[in-house]
Amino acid sequence: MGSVIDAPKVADANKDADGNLLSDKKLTVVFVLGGPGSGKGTQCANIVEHYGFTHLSAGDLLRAEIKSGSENGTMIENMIKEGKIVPSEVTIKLLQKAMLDGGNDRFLIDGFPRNEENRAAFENVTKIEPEFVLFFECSEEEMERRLLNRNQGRADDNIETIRKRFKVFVESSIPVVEHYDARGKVRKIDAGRPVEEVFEAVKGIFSPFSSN
Ligand SMILES: Nc1ncnc2c1ncn2[C@@H]1O[C@H](COP(=O)(O)OP(=O)(O)O)[C@@H](O)[C@H]1O
Ligand SMILES: Nc1ccn([C@H]2C[C@H](O)[C@@H](COP(=O)(O)OP(=O)(O)O)O2)c(=O)n1
Ligand SMILES: [Mg+2]
Repeated sequence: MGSVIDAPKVADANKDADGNLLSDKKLTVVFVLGGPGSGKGTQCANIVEHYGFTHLSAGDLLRAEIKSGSENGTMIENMIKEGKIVPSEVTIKLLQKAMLDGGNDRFLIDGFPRNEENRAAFENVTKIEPEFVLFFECSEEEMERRLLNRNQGRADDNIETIRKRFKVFVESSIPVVEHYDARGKVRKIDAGRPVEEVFEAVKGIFSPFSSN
């Protein structure tokens, strides 16, 4: 019964102003994954500039939701401080809205899916399959150094929360990367190098998306 009642709601949430389903459009979605501090946001900004993608960071959307004073704000804030992953339903709603508002057909989804629940729920709700998964590989030592120097005033960039985020990454996010790897969809990058060198490797993967 539950699924019968919920189905129209899900479909509505997935429609744009003209009533088109997100999954009916020819969308190119790339998931950008990697540990905290591996350089996802930094490289996404470069990709946007060169390849015409719209960058959607799940973490940025959740932080904006806290600031907006939404009813979920306190729950999201507490989970982020603890390094935990927010329930998929909340994050997926924010991503769907941003995709429908985005007015583009190419999206980089950064920091999502971060666990199996994220992955399965996004697939079920949107029916979108990623083109590929860009995976930034970096040592914890280097990621820790970067996060402690990030200086963006984030409540989760302290050593205690960083350690918890690393644990969640290994236990919950790596299995998502393995899921896509088993399907030949992972493009792995050595992200421990300087920003420019990492972007050179990224370019090799994105060259099919060059507009000229
Ligand atoms: N290749 C790199 N080498 C050194 N520092 C980097 C590199 N890439 C990103 N950074 C810096 O590390 C911090 C984390 O990068 P960010 O892009 O926010 O990572 P993520 O989104 O994966 O957490 C930022 O301060 C950023 O300027
Ligand atoms: N899919 C996601 C993405 C982020 N979050 C929460 C939990 C994460 O620790 C924080 C921060 O994510 P964000 O991608 O901004 O962090 P990093 O860029 O990897 O340092 O947001 C989430 O709950 N679900
Ligand atoms: Mg980030």
